Amino acid sequence: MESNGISEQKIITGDSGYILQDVPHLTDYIPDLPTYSNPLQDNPAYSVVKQYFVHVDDSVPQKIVVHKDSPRGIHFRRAGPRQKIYFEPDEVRACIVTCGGLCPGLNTVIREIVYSLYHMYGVTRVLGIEGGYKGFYARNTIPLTPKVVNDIHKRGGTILGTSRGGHDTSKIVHSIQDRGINQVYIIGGDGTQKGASVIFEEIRRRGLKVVVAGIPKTIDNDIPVIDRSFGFDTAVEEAQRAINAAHVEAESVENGIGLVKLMGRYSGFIAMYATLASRDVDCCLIPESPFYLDGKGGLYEYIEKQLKENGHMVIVIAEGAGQELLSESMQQDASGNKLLQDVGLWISQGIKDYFSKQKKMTINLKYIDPTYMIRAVPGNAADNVYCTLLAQSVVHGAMAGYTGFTSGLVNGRQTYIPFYRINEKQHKVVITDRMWARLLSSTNQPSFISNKEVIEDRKEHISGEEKNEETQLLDDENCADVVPENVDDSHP
Ligand SMILES: Nc1ncnc2c1ncn2[C@@H]1O[C@H](COP(=O)(O)OP(=O)(O)OP(=O)(O)O)[C@@H](O)[C@H]1O
Ligand SMILES: O=P(O)(O)OC[C@H]1O[C@](O)(CO)[C@@H](O)[C@@H]1O
Ligand SMILES: [Mg+2]
Repeated sequence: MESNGISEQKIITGDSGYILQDVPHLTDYIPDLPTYSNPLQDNPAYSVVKQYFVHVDDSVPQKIVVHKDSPRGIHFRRAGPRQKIYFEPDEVRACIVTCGGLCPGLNTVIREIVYSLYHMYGVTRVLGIEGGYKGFYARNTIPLTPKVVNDIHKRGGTILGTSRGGHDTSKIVHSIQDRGINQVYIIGGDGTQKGASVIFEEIRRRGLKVVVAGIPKTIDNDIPVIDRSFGFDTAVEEAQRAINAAHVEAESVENGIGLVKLMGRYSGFIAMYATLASRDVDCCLIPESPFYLDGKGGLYEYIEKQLKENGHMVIVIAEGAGQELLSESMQQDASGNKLLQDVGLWISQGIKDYFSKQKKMTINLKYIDPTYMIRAVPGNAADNVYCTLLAQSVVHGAMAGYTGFTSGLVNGRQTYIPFYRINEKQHKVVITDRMWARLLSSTNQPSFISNKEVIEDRKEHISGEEKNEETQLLDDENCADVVPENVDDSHP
């Protein structure tokens, strides 16, 4: 399973076009590893559960809406406890690290990994790596016990700290070896999962019995394949408070405009879902949907119309929207992510100038930037449940000897996804999908795109679908839908 030092993809095929994109296993490069029976078999809480253990052949389809002749398509290995495990509890030395930006639910995932290891498998040696990847080689570790993590899910942030940059593969793997760590749990976004994949490759190259398992964390929801990331639900809910405030401010004055900036560097999911949830938003601007300001069909014309008809309006803008209209910034953060300019401030000024200078009209604009407030809260109830399932799933996978995988929710089921699927592209809103059309019909805003662009975009999207790439979160996205050749002129 090696070619040019990179593991080959493990693909298992079956009848009627069945494809399993499997995850690596320790036995792929360390043959004859001993196995042990899963201690959950003797645990009264679990042994009474019928079919508690996952069948070795269980898999979850990536697309659930099919036609009668559709091939069965791509599947992922179902997550959950296995009857055979590849670690004796006494032998396990686990570590947990959190990298990238904050996200609601991080502490819940840390807590539940520790609890799962201790209470399900009897593992008592769990270390916290402080300050992200660089903590492996530049900081001390902290022992994590159920007592230490007992209350942390009620707090925002991560008790381990986090960072961007500082991924030195060789130093990290040396540190893992030196400390005798054999299970590495890595919680982070798209950059972090790429880093985890490189660590896995190096560990496999050195032939170490060390599992590398990822837990996807991204408030922007920009990780592909999975239904959604933990923390996303909380972010959408928390954004409502800012949108409500913007609405109250806007409708209380003459020609009031409430402008809310939300996170979303390259993907506008928070803005899209927060807008759909609120129903007070008249215009939602996201990075995936270019817009223009002046002239017919432009943003200023729409604002003027709204103010004339309703006396006020609310705009939600994702931080990555319209960056191409601002002056080009070449600055990057420590991880190489482009540093964004403040589109909220820029557009506020643009709107004010347009109405005062060109229209000689008095407007009252209130700009609200709740971005870090939204990111720093603890996970809500739904996210906390999700974090628990993710943590338990990742621990079951590691104990079963799977490695080089990210644990993720696919069509409502916990799965193990190979790193290459998580890392191959960024998940974005597809503006020719039904979900964006639903938003447009909810806000009634202009689409800012011509029909020609729609057709081009759909063509691109269809070729993406052929590669099994799709928008997640809702029904239409996980189906093998056929897009008609004749695009309706009125859509979107
Ligand atoms: N291609 C890569 N290879 C190895 N390591 C990487 C790569 N990209 C990013 N990393 C490392 O992953 C860590 C986190 O990356 P980044 O700052 O991009 O955040 P992220 O995981 O994408 O989270 P988010 O963007 O949601 O805040 C950093 O320590 C960075 O050095
Ligand atoms: O944490 P930093 O470095 O300020 O970066 C903020 C970025 O992190 C994210 O929250 C997650 O990538 C983005 O939405 C945002 O652009
Ligand atoms: Mg990222």
